[in-house]
Amino acid sequence: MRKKTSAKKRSQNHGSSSCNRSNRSQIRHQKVAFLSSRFCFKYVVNACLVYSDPSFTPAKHMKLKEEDISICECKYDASNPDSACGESCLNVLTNTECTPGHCPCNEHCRNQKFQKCKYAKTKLFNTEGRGWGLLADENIKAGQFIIEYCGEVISSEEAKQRSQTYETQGLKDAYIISLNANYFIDATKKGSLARFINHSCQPNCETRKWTVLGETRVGIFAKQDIFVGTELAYDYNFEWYGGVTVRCLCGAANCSIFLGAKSQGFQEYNHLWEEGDDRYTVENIPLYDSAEDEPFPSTHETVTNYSGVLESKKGSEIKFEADTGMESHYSFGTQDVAGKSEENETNKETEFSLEQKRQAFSQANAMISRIRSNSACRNYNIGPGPSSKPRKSQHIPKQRGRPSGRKYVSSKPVAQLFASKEVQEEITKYEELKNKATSDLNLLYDEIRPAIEEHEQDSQNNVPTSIAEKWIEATCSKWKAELDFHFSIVKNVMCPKPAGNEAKPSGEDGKNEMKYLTN
Ligand SMILES: C[S@@+](CC[C@H](N)C(=O)[O-])C[C@H]1O[C@@H](n2cnc3c(N)ncnc32)[C@H](O)[C@@H]1O
Repeated sequence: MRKKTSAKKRSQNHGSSSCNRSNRSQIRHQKVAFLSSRFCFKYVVNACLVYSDPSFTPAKHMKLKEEDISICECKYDASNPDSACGESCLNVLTNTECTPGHCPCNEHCRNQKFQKCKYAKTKLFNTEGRGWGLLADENIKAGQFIIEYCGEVISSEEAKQRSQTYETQGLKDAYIISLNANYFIDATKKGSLARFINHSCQPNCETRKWTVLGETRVGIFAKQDIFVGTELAYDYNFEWYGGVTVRCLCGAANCSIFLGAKSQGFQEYNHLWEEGDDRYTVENIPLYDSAEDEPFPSTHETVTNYSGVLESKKGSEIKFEADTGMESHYSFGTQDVAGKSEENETNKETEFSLEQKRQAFSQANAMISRIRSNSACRNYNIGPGPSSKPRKSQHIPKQRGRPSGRKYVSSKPVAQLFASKEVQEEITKYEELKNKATSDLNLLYDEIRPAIEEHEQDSQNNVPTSIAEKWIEATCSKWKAELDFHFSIVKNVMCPKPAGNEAKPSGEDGKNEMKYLTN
C-alpha cells in the first residue's frame, strides 16, 4: 500500500459525504421512515456531521492532504469483479476507505461504502417495550456493512451537557455514542436509521470504526448472517453514569438485566451482585421502563425502596470507611452510605416535599450515559482508571459528588487496628508502594498523553505498541501493588500475629490480641 505520509495527524472531524444518485432512493425511504417516527425529523442526513443548531459549532471537515492518502495495490480484473478492493485490499484490511480519484480500481472500487452510502435494506418497526427498532429488510451477510451511525459530532463537554439536558427534558432514550476519546456522535435530534437499533446482550451486529477521507466514522456491521425480518441489535457497551436504571429487554439467555450493567459506573454504584445475592432485586431498584412515561420514582414508596437498597448494605462484619464526598441535595437517597442515622433520614423527609425529592433525584442522577462503540475499547484501555486523576480531554464525569459506592480502604486506620507493630508497618509499607504505583501510572499518563492525542482518531485503538506496552506494564504494577496491599490486610486478619513480643503469643490465655476490624 502506498501512503505518502503515514504518521500524519488525522482529523477527527467527520466528512460530509453526499450519496450518489443510486442511493438517493434509499435516503428518501429513510426520510419517510423518520417522519413517521415518534421523533419527527425535518430531514435525514447521510453523513455523520450535521449542522443545524446555530449555537452549536460543529467540528470542521478536514481536507485530506495528498500525502495522507492511503493508496491500495488492487488491480481491477474485468473477468473477476471481486478483484476490485475486496477483502484482501490493503485499505480494507486497515478499515480505511479508498479515496476517489486515487484508487487504482477507479470506478470499480468497492471500498467506498460509507462515502457511497452502500447501506443494507432495513425497516423501522415498533418493538414491545423498547420503543422503535430496526430490522433487516433483506438477507445480510456476516461482515456486511449495514449502515453508518450518523449524527452531530460533538465534544465530550458538549456530550455531557446534552446528556444532562436530555435527562431534564425527560428524554428516555440515549443516542449519544462515543466516537473517540474526545468526540461523541449525538443522534438524538438528527441521525440515520442506525439510531433506532436497539441493544442486545447477544447481538447480531457490532459497531466498527473506519477511516473515511481521513476522518473516523462509525458503522454498524453484521456479526453473522442475518435473515430478512430479523431485528438488528448490537451490544451498546453502555456506560452508566448514574440516573435511571433501564431494564434490558433484549431477551437473550445471557442478558445482563440492565443496560450498562457491565459498566464500571453501574457496578460501583449498585455494587456487584453475585450468584445467589438477592440484595439487588429488580423490585428494589428504581426502574425506567421504556413503556412508561415517568422516568423518575414518583411515589414515596419508590423513594423509600431506593433507600432500602442502600440499607441492605448494613450489617456486614467488616466495614471500611466509605467515601463521603456527597452533596446535600441528594442525601435522602444516600444516607446509609454516608453512615447517617435513620433518625436523620426521617427528619430530612419532613423537610423535603415529595416534589422536591423528585427534583433532587433528577438533578443528582442526571443521566450521563453514553454508548461506547464495541470496537472502541477492544484493544488498549488507555486512560486514567477510577483512582487516577481526571483527564482533561474526557470530561464525562461519573456522578457529581455522589459517593461512588466503592469502599475505600484507608491503610492508616486499618493498620492501627492491628495490635502487632510489625503488621502495622507491613500494611503501611504496602500502602506506600500502592500509592507510588498509582502515582507512577498517573505520571505516565501525562507523559504519553501527547502521543495519544497525536493519534486523534482513537486514543485506545491506535496508539503505538511501545506506548501501549508502557501503559500495560504500569497498570500491571499498580494492580500488583493494590493486590499486595489488600493481601497484607487479609493475610493478617486470617493469620494474625500476636502483639508485643512478636515471637510469642501474648495475653494470659495465649490468644492473640489483634483487634477485629469493626467500624
Ligand atoms: C439508540 S436508542 C434505540 C432506539 C429506541 N428504541 C427508540 O425508540 O428510539 C437507545 C434506547 O432504546 C432503548 N433500548 C434499546 N435497547 C433496549 C433494550 N435491550 N432493552 C430496553 N430498552 C432498550 C433504551 O431506552 C435506550 O436508551
